[in-house]
Amino acid sequence: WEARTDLWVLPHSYEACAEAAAWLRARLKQAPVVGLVCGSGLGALAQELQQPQSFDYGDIPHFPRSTVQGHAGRLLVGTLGGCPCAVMQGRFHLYEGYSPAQVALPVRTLALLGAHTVVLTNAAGSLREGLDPGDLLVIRDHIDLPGLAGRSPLVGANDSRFGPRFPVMAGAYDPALRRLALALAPPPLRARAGVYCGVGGPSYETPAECALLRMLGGDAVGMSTVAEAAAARHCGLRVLGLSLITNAAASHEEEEEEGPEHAKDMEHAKEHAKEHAKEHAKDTEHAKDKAHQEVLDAAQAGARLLAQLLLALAPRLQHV
Ligand SMILES: O=P(O)(O)O[C@@H]1C[C@H](O)[C@@H](CO)O1
Ligand code: HPA
Repeated sequence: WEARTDLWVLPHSYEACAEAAAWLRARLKQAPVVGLVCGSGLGALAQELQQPQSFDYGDIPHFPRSTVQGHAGRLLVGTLGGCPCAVMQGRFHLYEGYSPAQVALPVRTLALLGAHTVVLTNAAGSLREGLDPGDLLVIRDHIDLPGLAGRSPLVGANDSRFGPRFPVMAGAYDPALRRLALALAPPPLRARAGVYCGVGGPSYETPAECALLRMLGGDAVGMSTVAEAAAARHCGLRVLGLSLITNAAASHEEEEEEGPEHAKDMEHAKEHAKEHAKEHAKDTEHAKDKAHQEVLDAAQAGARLLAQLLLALAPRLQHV
């Protein structure tokens, strides 16, 4: 075995984050103190940013590329309500094939740039009756399913320049920031606190999986945020997590009960299968990303209210 000198700056290393931070620092008029990560379809949260400087992820050393629709792949740095802020229009997900440490690289880079707070937003499915599309879940705690199974950005040799080997995750979502967000949220967002379950994706959950997540105490489910939150806490950042509910996660009630009626329906379906084959093929094609498109549409519909909340919050986030 020989050391590969060309790989010494691994995409997840402290050196990689430091190079990305140095590249940005050399170009920025003002260093951000707050980082905001936009969830799926929530890129418009950047619209209130004053005098933004814009950087494509492709130009920033070691930054991965956004591959998901609804994630522009751009870092904007400016001021929000007078607070120096960096807005990530697009994040990275495990299901894109990125490692947990690559997913966490931007958050660590923002920390090295001098940010003390990150606001992690996401689009999420509701696991609870009464938590409806358009509602806001202010994250009180999370269940990091990939992390619990060893897919955490903190796995591997610990670099103590980021933080300790065993960071504490109790109180990871800052209680004072949560209270502030709940108090400032525009009433139509029907903001309340709850537990976000992070899953690997990209398939949406089955009804049985949703039942499991409910039993575990989850209020909402999504495919991001938890790795970023773990990395942020590891390097001492304050974290606020905001889930915009875009859909109800799957439930058994929506499904037909299996039984004689179901069997009849199946026969009926088979009879007409050939006849409808062409139509069905078209529908399937269209349905390929229908669920994600619905998530994007719902997120875009709620983004204006969420932007209002962030504008009210930002000046209060500026000083620790
Ligand atoms: O980046 P977020 O968590 O907002 O994106 C959610 C989860 C998946 O990436 C996608 C599913 O539609 O939206
Ligand atoms: N499940 C997982 N991730 C999601 C969902 C969902 O229902 N909605 C938006 N992101």
